[in-house]
Amino acid sequence: VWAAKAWREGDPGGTRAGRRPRAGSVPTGFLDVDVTSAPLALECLYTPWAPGTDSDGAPTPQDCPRVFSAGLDLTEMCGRNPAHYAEYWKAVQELWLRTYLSSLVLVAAINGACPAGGCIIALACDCRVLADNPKYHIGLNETLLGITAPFWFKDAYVNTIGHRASEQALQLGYLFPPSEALQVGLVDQVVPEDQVLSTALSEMARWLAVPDHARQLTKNMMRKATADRLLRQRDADIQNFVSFICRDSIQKSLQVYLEKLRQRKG
Ligand SMILES: CCCC/C=C\CC(=O)SCCNC(=O)CCNC(=O)[C@H](O)C(C)(C)COP(=O)(O)OP(=O)(O)OC[C@H]1O[C@@H](n2cnc3c(N)ncnc32)[C@H](O)[C@@H]1OP(=O)(O)O
Repeated sequence: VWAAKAWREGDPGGTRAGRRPRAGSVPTGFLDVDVTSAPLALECLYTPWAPGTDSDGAPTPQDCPRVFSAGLDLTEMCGRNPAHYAEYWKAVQELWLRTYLSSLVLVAAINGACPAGGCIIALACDCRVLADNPKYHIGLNETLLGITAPFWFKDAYVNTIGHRASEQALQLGYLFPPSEALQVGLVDQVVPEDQVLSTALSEMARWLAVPDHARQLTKNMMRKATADRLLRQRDADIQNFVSFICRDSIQKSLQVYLEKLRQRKG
């Protein structure tokens, strides 16, 4: 995801080096944003796991191949205390709100797997370009982890692919392969892997060609109601998350899922 202003100025500001997310960062995968340290402006946000810039200022591929984002960091949701969960969830909300409400043009160049939290960040962008690789699935798979997507994940899904498709995909925890993601409207373009960055840049140019004030006002008009719904009940949403995630049965499900991931590795 590029912040247009950062890209245009060739100086992303807020860049941080390093392959692994730090404690306090939100999703695993490419996007390592410490939203707990204030002030953070998305306008200064850049993605150390996603494209950096080469000497000409052009984007370079991320250094974590095959994964756009593995979603939220499950280790932040397992075996911790309620205060930790509350702080973590507040940071997740903040990241989404800032991304979703950004006045910048955001284009997601999805060159890897994009489940759950990864999908929700991609959905907060204005446009999504997905690499045509059958392993690069995208969607909200929370039910497969034994957890439930919060209402604002669901709202973003419904806004993008409609109610019926969301109802089905959410219940099944379905991860769409590229062709199906395109068909259902979850992504806007599917292109060969080596064309993802160039296509994303072309898209960016198309969006930036529109007078900025008109585009920004229109974006806000389209997104305000969805964002306001979360803004009105942020604290209640945090409390729901904490009480849900603290349940023994939920902790057990997450641990089993994480263990399966670790075992699958070998
Ligand atoms: C009330 C709840 C509200 C909503 C809450 C949560 C929303 C979410 O985002 S939940 C997270 C959903 N994510 C997933 O289900 C993705 C799981 N991961 C994968 O499918 C694969 O790891 C992936 C396809 C992304 C990448 O595959 P590989 O390249 O083959 O890597 P590995 O599978 O070998 O994984 C490497 C390493 O990372 C650990 N891992 C993977 N995903 C996560 C994660 N989301 N959180 C924490 N850790 C994760 C995996 O266990 C491996 O760990 P090590 O063995 O310790 O190296």
